[in-house]
Amino acid sequence: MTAYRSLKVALLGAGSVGSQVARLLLEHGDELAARAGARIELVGIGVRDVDAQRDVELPRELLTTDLARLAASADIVVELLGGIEPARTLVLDALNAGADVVTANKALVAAHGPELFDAAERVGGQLAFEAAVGGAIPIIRPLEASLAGDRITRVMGIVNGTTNYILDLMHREGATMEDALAEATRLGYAEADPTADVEGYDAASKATILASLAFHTTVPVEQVHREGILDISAEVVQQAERDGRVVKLLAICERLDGPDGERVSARVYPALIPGDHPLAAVHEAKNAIFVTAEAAGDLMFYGAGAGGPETASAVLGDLVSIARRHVIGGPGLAVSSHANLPIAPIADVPTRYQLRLAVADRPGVLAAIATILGQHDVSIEAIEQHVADGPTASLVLGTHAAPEGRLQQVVDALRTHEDVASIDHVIRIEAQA
Ligand SMILES: NC(=O)c1ccc[n+]([C@@H]2O[C@H](COP(=O)([O-])OP(=O)(O)OC[C@H]3O[C@@H](n4cnc5c(N)ncnc54)[C@H](O)[C@@H]3O)[C@@H](O)[C@H]2O)c1
Ligand SMILES: N[C@@H](CCO)C(=O)O
Ligand code: NA
Repeated sequence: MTAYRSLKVALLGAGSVGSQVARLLLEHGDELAARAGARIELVGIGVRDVDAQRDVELPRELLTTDLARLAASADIVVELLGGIEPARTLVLDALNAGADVVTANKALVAAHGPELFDAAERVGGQLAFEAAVGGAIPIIRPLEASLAGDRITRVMGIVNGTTNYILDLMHREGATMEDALAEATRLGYAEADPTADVEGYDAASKATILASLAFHTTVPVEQVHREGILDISAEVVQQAERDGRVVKLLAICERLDGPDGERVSARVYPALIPGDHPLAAVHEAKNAIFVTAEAAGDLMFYGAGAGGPETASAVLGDLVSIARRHVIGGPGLAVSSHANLPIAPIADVPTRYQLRLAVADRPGVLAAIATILGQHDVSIEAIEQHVADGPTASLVLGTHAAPEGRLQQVVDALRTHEDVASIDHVIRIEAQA
């Protein structure tokens, strides 16, 4: 048997992902050692309560509640606690003490990435976070390494499994938002408090990370425009189906060229996409990230964006790659933010809207509404009228692309127009020429 050098790994957190990382490290230790050229030795698991019931049985002698002490003894710290504190302090202390760190914590990387990357760079350590976006799907490493020689122009992803499950169920079964959310909770996709998922915070953290890596710049999470899915009604979904489209919660990161040079935009919102777009085929709680690069063209990364064993796969990949670096030496991958691009405000971002209005059903109304769009230099792409029994007709308008600010002005003007009884929905249309 080959005698490998040993790298001490401290695992912080033994929840859904942490317990699976522990299981895989213990079950596949020999094979991982052969692959990495070093034994990835689990020296301890930091938990809240050593006596807690767990789905995966973990060796009791490895459990400890002293996370700081455990982390201080390790070559590699794996942070799977979630949340900002104590995760941030533990990760920073570990990096400053010369350990490498693996984390799945998108909230931490999104909120404190620059601070953490600086700490890693200062000591020549490594911070790996493949599991933080798209779970098992390799997306961080492709952006950091495989595509490092190309120029990425756009990243558009379905990066939240819970909301994709909900919207998919509304399409497949005609479920209401309320019923779909209840089902997602029953199946364990949505947390007891699903705010981070349904209000788009989780996707916004991932958009920050994707935009920063793709464009070699820093995109603060506060500057990601964020809208959740709670306003998506069954009626929006039905209209989408009539139009051959689907509603998806998208994280969109793109470079925008303008008279003042290049800027970037990162945003999260539900939008309509064509039914034949590759992202439309992403069902249930799956994730996918569609990347467009100048030389590579379109690429799509698809798979399980969540789940204990699935996410543990990405953590193990990071561990093996860090272990390899310990064996063969040399610097690890560094996150570059040299481009230092300004962030475009959402009002400047070109997009397309679909509006559904209840309007007075009498002569001249259509012309009056078209005039309002014309006055704001917004061009109508499609118009559909449904005549009801009562005094109002339902009008569905699709626009050509225009800056978001102008589209909002149109909505504001329509809202106060005497012929408009109500604006029943406003949703963006993406991924179409
Ligand atoms: N579950 C997934 O599918 C998934 C996917 C991608 C990324 N992630 C990320 O992975 C991380 C872990 O997620 P999870 O689903 O395993 O969460 P979890 O809630 O199942 O596990 C977290 C564990 O950490 C423990 N913990 C928290 N604070 C602690 C402390 N101060 N001391 C000791 N123990 C503490 C909790 O008791 C819990 O057992 C999070 O950052 C999450 O965003 C999870
Ligand atoms: N809550 C997240 C977990 C994975 O990051 C989701 O639904 O996708
Ligand atoms: Na990933």
